[in-house]
Amino acid sequence: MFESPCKSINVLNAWSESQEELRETQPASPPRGTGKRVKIKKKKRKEQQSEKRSDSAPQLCTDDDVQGRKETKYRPDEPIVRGIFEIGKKSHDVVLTATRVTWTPIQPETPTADRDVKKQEEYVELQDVFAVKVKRRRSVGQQTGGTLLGITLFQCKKKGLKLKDHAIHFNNLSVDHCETWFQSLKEILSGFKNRPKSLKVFVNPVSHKKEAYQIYLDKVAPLFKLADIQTDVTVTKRKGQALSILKDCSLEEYDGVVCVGGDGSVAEVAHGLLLRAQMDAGRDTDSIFTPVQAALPLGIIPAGSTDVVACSVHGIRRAVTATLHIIMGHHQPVDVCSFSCMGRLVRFGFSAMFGFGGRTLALAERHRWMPPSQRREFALIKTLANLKPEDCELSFITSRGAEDQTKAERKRDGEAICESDSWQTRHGLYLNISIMAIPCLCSMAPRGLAPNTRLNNGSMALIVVDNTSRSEFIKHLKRYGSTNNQFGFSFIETHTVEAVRLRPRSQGSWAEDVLENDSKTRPIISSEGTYPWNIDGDLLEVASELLIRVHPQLLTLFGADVEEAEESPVKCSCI
Ligand SMILES: Nc1ncnc2c1ncn2[C@@H]1O[C@H](COP(=O)(O)OP(=O)(O)OP(=O)(O)O)[C@@H](O)[C@H]1O
Repeated sequence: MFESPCKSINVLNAWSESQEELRETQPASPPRGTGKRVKIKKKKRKEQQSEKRSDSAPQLCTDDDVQGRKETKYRPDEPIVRGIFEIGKKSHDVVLTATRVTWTPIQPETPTADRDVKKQEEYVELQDVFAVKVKRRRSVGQQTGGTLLGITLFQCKKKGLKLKDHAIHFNNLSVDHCETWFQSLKEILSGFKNRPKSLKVFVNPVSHKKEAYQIYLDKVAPLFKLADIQTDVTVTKRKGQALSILKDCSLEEYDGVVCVGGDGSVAEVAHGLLLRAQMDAGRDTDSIFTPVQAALPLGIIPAGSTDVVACSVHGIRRAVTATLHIIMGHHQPVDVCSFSCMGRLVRFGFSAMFGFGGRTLALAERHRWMPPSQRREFALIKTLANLKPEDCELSFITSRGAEDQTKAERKRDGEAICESDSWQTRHGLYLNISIMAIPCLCSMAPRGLAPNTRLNNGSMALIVVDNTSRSEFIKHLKRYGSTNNQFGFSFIETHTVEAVRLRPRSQGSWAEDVLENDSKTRPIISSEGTYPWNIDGDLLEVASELLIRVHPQLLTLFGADVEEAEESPVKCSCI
């Protein structure tokens, strides 16, 4: 039941979701057939007996005590409620404190009983619990009422980087008893401030294998429902729709934004959130400005082909893990890059590639009619076959550490960054230049395309691949899939930087490459005098110099800091 929440949802169908429904104790209509009826009568008697038993269960707090709990500060180990529940067919003494629920089996007294019971004590930390539900038995098709069975806690369990949902059933047929427990637990759970109650969700139905909406319906929506999270879902109809919605909609009613899709969709939503924050703060995006942080955290449900952003904050490409990070309110601040051309903001993003990375994407985009993996392999092979270096002027400012960076940014708010004298500039022929603010973990590169940066270290990795032979370049590409140092070549240099400026020196050459031997199809990209950049998997055509700056912790993602992807490494079959 763990990775797939289907089972828990079947159980959920049999539960009432409010206290009002909890009071309705309409018995399920007995099925026809005398034998079964006798069984039901017996069961009813058993339930009544058990109800009597549970009524007399020891309670440390009266109802009044429980109601007054809001004002009372409990010590972490102070019992709030105590009672008897059946767990796994055995009676247990269950204690609720402000931090955990502990249960121990009730056993006949023996000289060693105390020691034995201690051994069998189990507990769940409430910080790991994301939902409490009233459990009822209902007949097929019955929507409300049903026989009360007890309460169920939903726990978020961690196994490696994987998060799973796990149900713990506490059975007791007493309405009052369950109500007290339900309310007490609800109250504690509602105190976890980072957990969202309302989310704006964008689903890209055309991501990768066009499965994003189904993934949302099957794996994500049921867990959001379980956690009582309200959702406002937009299934996008075109590229750019999420961005225009985010620019205009009222964000106050949400506690977070969720994107179900691949890296392109994530980049669009992240850009939208950040652009909106700049608009709200009155920043002039037609200048070199200091951006403000996004107002809401962003959750990413991976449904693309590579999912490097999701992989970098979850270490794993699993919808349930990603959903539980959102539900539990795990916040991970991340650094973001801004891309500016001629003093104007082009967009916000996480990573950029120029040269081989840009050309490959441009070629793949021109062959969109091919299935995704085929067009990627085709573009990779063809770009490798036509491998040529870019003649560029590359400038960068070495990072002075996140704290200094923030101070420096504040100081030069409004000033042109290029006036700084800390720029190092060089001219040369480069096969590829990557600039990455996050490690970009993925199954092709489990340690990341940029293992030398962290999610929020306030700097970017600049990876410069000088001109070299095709075979040496392929050796370097192959190293991404292994644990070997992919940068251990004399033709590669890496820097930790806070800003990069890249100016290509020969104009208009790339489009001819892309069009080579392909005169039958009309060019999709009209690219006279522009250069292809791969920005988070999206093709960006830039006519002149591009300025890339890092902005420490500008965006908060739902997730965690991850060292290495737990994905089984995928080797590229074509090199
Ligand atoms: N309804 C739509 N029709 C066409 N394009 C869309 C639609 N909705 C969103 N898009 C755009 O599709 C682009 C690609 O989507 P996405 O990145 O989710 O999938 P992918 O390319 O398969 O995955 P990955 O980037 O991980 O390889 C995004 O730039 C997004 O803006």
